[in-house]
Amino acid sequence: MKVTVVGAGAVGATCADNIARKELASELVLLDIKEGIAEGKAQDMMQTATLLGFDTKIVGSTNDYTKTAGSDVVVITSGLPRKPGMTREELIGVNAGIVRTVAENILQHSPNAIIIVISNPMDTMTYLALQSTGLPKNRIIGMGGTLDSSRFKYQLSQHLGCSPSDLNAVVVGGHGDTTMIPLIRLATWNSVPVTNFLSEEQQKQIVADTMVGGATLTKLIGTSAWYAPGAAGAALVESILRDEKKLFTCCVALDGEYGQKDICLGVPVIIGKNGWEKILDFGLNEAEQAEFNKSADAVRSMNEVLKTL
Ligand SMILES: NC(=O)C1=CN([C@@H]2O[C@H](COP(=O)(O)OP(=O)(O)OC[C@H]3O[C@@H](n4cnc5c(N)ncnc54)[C@H](O)[C@@H]3O)[C@@H](O)[C@H]2O)C=CC1
Ligand SMILES: O=C([O-])CC(=O)C(=O)O
Repeated sequence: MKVTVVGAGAVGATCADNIARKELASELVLLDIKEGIAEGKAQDMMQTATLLGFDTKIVGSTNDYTKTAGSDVVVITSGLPRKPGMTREELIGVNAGIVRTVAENILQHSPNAIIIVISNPMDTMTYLALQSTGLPKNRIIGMGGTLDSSRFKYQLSQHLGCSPSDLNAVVVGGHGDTTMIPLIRLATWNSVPVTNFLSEEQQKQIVADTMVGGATLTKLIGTSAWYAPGAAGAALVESILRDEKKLFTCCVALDGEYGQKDICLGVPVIIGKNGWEKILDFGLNEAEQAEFNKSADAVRSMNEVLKTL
């Protein structure tokens, strides 16, 4: 199996590192527009092969898409990250041009690939990738809710004093500071609702901290996070290449599901060898559905901005 990661920056390199360590692909191409960076990081990672015990062949490329030809999965991480104080949405002007060009190049050399979009603002970049490639909707997956759900479990584990692995919790909706919806009502600790163990105040705090998870890290680090984003991207690659059929929240094209259409938004999906294979209906209550609709309105207005660029 062959995987390409576009963008050899913090997220792209971390994602590639996870893919190599797990031996998910026999060939892994790391591509960047900046001269030398992808080749350098590919060589650096290859020099960990004997230390970490993997056999994946990692190749670097400075914008030469012929090297990516025939990829089964492509992860797009190219684009600017935000700085402290910025929103993800402010990146649209620069990143839309990058994602459109990259998606078109990928399509030309890997027409059968499944594409995972990570670049921000991710919901709109996923919609853009779908529009600009015209690929079947199941082969375009935006990564945001997978990361946000992992952060939600982290926040819950801190309050419950438990292992995050014992928790089931998902974040749906957009991947924005105000558009994501941590579904605390449905979160469980070994099958028991977490709401049984948390005060109203704690629940509100957990939801609020989850929603600004990315912004909090951006403020601390000075640029946005990469360890969990890279690992989340690799987890989706793993579920596709191993046909695991795991359930993740991903940004996918909706056609009436969750009451929305002509939009890409985060919902629970099964990820397998065909990309996203099925959307699960989690039965949102009235308040949650209202939040989901509000989130869709915000993402839709960002999608409208694409027409002006
Ligand atoms: N969806 C999510 O959950 C997350 C999304 N992100 C987003 O991922 C993107 C990347 O973040 P970082 O890796 O931290 O940034 P970074 O600045 O470390 O890396 C971005 C890389 O993209 C490259 N690049 C720019 N234009 C390109 C092009 N046309 N073709 C190929 N490569 C190109 C740059 O040279 C750079 O090496 C950002 O937009 C960030 O906001 C980051 C974390 C989580
Ligand atoms: O916060 C950001 O800008 C990057 C991102 O999407 C995340 O880490 O969730």
